[in-house]
Amino acid sequence: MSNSSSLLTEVVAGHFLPGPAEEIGLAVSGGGDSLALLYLMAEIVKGSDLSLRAVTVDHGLRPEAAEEAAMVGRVAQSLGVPHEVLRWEGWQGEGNLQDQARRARYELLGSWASAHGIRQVALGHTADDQAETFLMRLSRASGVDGLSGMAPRRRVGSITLVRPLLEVRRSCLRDYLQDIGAEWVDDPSNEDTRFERVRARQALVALEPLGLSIQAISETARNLGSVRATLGWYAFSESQGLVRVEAGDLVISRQGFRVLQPEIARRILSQALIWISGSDYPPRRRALALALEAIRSGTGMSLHGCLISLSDQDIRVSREFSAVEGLSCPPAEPWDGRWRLHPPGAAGLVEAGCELRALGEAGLAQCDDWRAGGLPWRSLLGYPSVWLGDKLLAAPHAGFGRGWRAELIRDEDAFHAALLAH
Ligand SMILES: Nc1ncnc2c1ncn2[C@@H]1O[C@H](COP(=O)(O)OP(=O)(O)OP(=O)(O)O)[C@@H](O)[C@H]1O
Repeated sequence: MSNSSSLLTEVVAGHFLPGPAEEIGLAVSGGGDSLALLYLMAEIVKGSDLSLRAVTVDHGLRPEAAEEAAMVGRVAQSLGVPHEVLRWEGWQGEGNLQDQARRARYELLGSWASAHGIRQVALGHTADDQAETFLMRLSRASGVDGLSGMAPRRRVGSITLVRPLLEVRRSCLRDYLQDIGAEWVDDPSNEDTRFERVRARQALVALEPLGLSIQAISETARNLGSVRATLGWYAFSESQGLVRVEAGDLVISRQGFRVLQPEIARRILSQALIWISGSDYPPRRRALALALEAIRSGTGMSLHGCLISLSDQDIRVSREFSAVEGLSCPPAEPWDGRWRLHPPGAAGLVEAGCELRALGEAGLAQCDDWRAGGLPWRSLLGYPSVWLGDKLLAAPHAGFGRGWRAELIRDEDAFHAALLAH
C-alpha cells in the first residue's frame, strides 16, 4: 500500500472506532468517491469485527444507471461485500427532480438499513462536496446552520449517516483509484452547467488563486459546524425550562422567551413550528423574523401551518385548522403524521366507514364540554376527531365520545432533542 493510500485508510478508519461486531452499510453510487470508499472500507474491516453491506439506488432516470449499479455489484463481489440494488420508481415528472431523487434515496437507504439491522450507513461526500454546498448556501445568504454544511455524523431516525471522506479531496480519491487500477463512472450530469452544484464546482476553480481553496472553505464549514452545535446546545438547555407540551400544543413561557438571546429564541420557535407541522424544513428566515416580531409586539400570527397565539403568560403554538382541514384517514393510520387514535375497549373495534378528521367548528359545536380539557377553542379546531360521515363520534381533546384515546407520535423529548440536531 502506498503512503497516500495508507493515510486515506487511516482517515476513514478513524470514523469507525473499535467496538462490538457490527455490519456497516455503504451507499455506493458508482461514482469515484463512493467507489473509493468501498475499496477503503473493505481494507479497513479485514481482520476486524466489522463487516460491510453495500447498496446502490437505481433512480431509473438514466439508461446507464442499471449497468452502473451492476458494475458496483461486481466490485463489491470481488471484495466479498454483499450488494443490493434498490429501484426508485416514484418520479411523477413534476417538481424538483434532483431534490425528490435525493429524498427518495435517503428514504430507501433508511428502510434498507433497518431491514438489515444496520445502524450506520457510510456515504462518500468529500471536502469538495462540502465546499460546493458552502458556496451555494452563501449565495442564499444562509446563516450559521446553512453554512455549516454536512456533519461527519448525523442521526436520521434509527440510523446514523457517517461521512468519513468529508475532509478528503475528490482528486485524492481519484488518484487512489488510479493507483489500485480501479474503474469508476463519471455521471454526465456532473458536467451539466444547468445544475447549480456544477456551476459552484467551476467557481471554486476560479477562487483557488485567491486562497479560497476547497480545504479552507471546508474548514470554515467545519468551524461553523462547531458553532452550530454550541447554539443548539444552548437552545436545548433553555427550552427544557421554558417549553412544555400541552396535549398537542407547545406552550412557551412568554417571560422566559422575552429575555432569550434572539438567535436562541429563533431556534426554539423554528423547532416548535417544525415539531407541530411535521415539516422537513424550517420556515424561511424572513418569515421567522416576522413571527418573532409579532410575539414581541404582543400579537400572534399563522406560519408554517401553525397558529402562534399569546396569552398573558404564554406563547402557544398549535396546528392551524386550515392546514389540516382536508386531511382524513382510516382510524388505524396516523393522522397528520403526529397523532394515533385508539378506539375504546380491548378489542379496539371501530365502526365501519369511520375516519379521522380535524375537529373544526362543525365538530366543536357538538362538544358541550370542550372547556373541561383546558385547550383554547382555536387550538381545538385543528385536533383529531373521529367521524362517520357528518356525524362526530369522538373528539378526545374536547371531552366528546367516551373511550377514544389520542396519543402523540412525536413526544416532548423529541422536541427538545431536535434542537441539538438542527
Ligand atoms: N444512486 C446512489 N446509490 C447509492 N448511494 C448513492 C447514490 N447516489 C449518491 N449516493 C451516496 O451519496 C453520496 C453523495 O452523493 P453525490 O450525488 O454527491 O455522489 P455522486 O457524485 O453520485 O457519486 P460519488 O460521490 O460516489 O462520486 C455518494 O458518495 C454515495 O455515498
